Amino acid sequence: DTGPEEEHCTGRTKYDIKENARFLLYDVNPGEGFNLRRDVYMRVANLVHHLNEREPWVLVLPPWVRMWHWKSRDVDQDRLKWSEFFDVGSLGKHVPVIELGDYIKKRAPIIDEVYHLQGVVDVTDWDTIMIDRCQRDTRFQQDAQGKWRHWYFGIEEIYAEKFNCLSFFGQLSLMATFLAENTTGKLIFLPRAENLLHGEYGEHSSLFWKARRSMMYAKPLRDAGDRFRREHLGSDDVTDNTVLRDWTTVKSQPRQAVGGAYIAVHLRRGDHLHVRGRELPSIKEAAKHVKKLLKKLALDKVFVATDGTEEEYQEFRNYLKKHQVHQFQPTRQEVGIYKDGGVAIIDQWIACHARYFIGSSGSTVSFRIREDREILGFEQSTTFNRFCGDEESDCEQPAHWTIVY
Ligand SMILES: C[C@@H]1O[C@H](OP(=O)(O)OP(=O)(O)OC[C@H]2O[C@@H](n3cnc4c(=O)[nH]c(N)nc43)[C@H](O)[C@@H]2O)[C@@H](O)[C@H](O)[C@@H]1O
Repeated sequence: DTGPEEEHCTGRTKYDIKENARFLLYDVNPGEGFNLRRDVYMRVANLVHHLNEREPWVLVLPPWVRMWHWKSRDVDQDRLKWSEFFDVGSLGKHVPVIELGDYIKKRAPIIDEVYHLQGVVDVTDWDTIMIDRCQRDTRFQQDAQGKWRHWYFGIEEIYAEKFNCLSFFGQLSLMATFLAENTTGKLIFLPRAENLLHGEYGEHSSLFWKARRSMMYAKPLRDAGDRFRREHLGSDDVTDNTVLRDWTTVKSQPRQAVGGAYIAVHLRRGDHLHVRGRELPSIKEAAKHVKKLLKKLALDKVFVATDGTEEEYQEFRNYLKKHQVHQFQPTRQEVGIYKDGGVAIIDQWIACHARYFIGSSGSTVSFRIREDREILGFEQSTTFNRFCGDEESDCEQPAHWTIVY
């Protein structure tokens, strides 16, 4: 039962969606940003992996709706497909996936069962899963015909037949058992999927890293990043020893990546300054630190990934006048093509190829860059670094999330 819906996957990566397959759609708390959502994807993908140990299930990719951080008002960023940002064929090599838009082109836009996930009140209740009273307003409403209406990513024809709140605190395998044994619908929807946790050994398991490695960025974004590396930073994969092999065949990776002759910094500003201000440096202190690093590493180039303002970037450059400071600055036309989400990925892609990376405390943008560097095979001392706040006395450096194959 493969149809035109799967055509965006190349022949090499095309997977079958079995006739009897069931489908799992999910959503995340609306306030969460792009890179936290990527983490939730990994949890859901591994839930689908567990489900497939019993019967065929397919993960339905929820469209990307405009996020608060996507500030380009002149660009249409509503209901974007995953293929804008990721190589969907590669995702499909870990678990079968289909974009929601493609799903409803062929099948009825009916969700059979909704399980609105919520945490448990008593956090000592590990291994809890039960249909429960809803703890808060879920914004699901039943109409006169008994259909459950909701925003559903802005796709009006979708409705659900059944709705429940589900309290959950436990392993992914517990959720898989529940779905396999207590549900029968063709399409199941799990809103608030951030309530799922990573599986058995969490971030330290090969399953986590399989899901992570399958999240290859879309080729046009990688190409744009590679072009910038070549043209502005003199960096290419052969010289830098960062040639990426097909992740499905890689069983280990010696830490031999050299990286381009530049330091990459991720300077998270904007709303993070309010939430984690104490742990973020002033621009001046960040620049002072980078100056020291450049000297220590005998480098001259800096690549800056940031959501900061143009003023903040110029201030940073001014402190580093004697050095080459670069930023990926897309034209309006390029923003239209890549979207704000794609521009952030291009920044991440350039940053993860640097000889040395230093990120911002607590930002999932920095986390994802570090994971990419683990995948590329960098020495951990060049990766697990962060800026300290100017007044921070105990500036703990990021824990090493070591890749597992
Ligand atoms: C304060 C909290 O921060 C959490 O953000 P955090 O983990 O950094 O990471 P994200 O969840 O991805 O949200 C931050 C967003 O800001 C933009 N952004 C941040 N850094 C860069 C950069 O270097 N380059 C570009 N081009 N864009 C950047 C980008 O759109 C990114 O998805 C959020 O998930 C929470 O919702 C909350 O806002």
